[in-house]
Amino acid sequence: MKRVSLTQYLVEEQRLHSNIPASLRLLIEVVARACKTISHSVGKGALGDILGSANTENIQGEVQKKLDVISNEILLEANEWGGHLAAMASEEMESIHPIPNRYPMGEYMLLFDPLDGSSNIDVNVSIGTIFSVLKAPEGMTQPTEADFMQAGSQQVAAGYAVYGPQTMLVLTTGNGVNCFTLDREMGSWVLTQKDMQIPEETKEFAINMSNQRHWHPPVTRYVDEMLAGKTGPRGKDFNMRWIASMVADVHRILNRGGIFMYPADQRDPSQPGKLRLMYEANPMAFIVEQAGGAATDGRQRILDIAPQKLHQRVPVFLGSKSEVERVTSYHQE
Ligand SMILES: O=P(O)(O)OC[C@H]1O[C@](O)(COP(=O)(O)O)[C@@H](O)[C@@H]1O
Repeated sequence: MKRVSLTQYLVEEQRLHSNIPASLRLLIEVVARACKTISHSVGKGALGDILGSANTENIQGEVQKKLDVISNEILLEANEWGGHLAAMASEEMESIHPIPNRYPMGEYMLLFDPLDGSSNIDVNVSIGTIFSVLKAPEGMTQPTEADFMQAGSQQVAAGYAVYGPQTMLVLTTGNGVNCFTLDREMGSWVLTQKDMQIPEETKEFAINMSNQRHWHPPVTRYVDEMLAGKTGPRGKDFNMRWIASMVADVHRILNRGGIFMYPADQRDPSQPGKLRLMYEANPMAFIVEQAGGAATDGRQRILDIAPQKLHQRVPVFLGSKSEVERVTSYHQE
């Protein structure tokens, strides 16, 4: 089989589609290179002194792992100087990171969750990096947080790297979803899955069941109906999978269908769900929709949500279209 590298794929995409200018292509390549560096650190584990706590807290009040901090720095350093970006924002940083004056300012803004699934780092379970690219507003001279307040439908690219038994990069620029596998010997990303499509027929769901007693009635109803199995209203048995790394759970769903849920619950109305709109929900929703699936917050399409703040949290339901539509319709009854 002819090997197609990420670079070749992007150059060919650029020829085919007017929505991929050279600067966006180069920016994606830099992000992919940073993910390669993170993958290398992840692979070292205890040998690279990357495990354990950094003894600091992020803006969400969560204790940062060493690898959260390392991955954030790798992404910032790799993307600062290329001239493609005006600013960056990270789940791990309180405020935005404008490109320093010593570098040229570009026309894009990059958002990322540098290391998703942090609770899995120290136990050698799949983790990942999620990113989203927005266009900087016309005429912007000094980027502010307000410039990032664009709905997910405005994303020009999104992707994730999953650091598992293989390291993979899943990418969309709005022309479908493609997956690249890192050839560790050659150090290059090779196209291994073209035009990924989420299977519609599914018997799998992913949710943290330990929160069941806190759920709102539509989520309880939806999950109860699946748990009822063959003799229940769904007429079939379902299986449950929960890796507790969104990247890995979404990657499974992209490949074999299913639904991923992180709902809001009755504990704290000021915290609707756990996942962040700008770093997790939007990029994953873009990918999932491009692969023929759906993504809502239980009421509306995630990509239509008008963000209010950088670190906003939202409930997330995404995956096989008919399942997401079903649980969304239960919220409307
Ligand atoms: O601890 P829980 O409830 O299983 O949550 C797991 C979820 O939290 C996340 O790890 C996000 O949190 P982090 O950004 O702190 O890693 C998701 O990847 C995952 O789906």
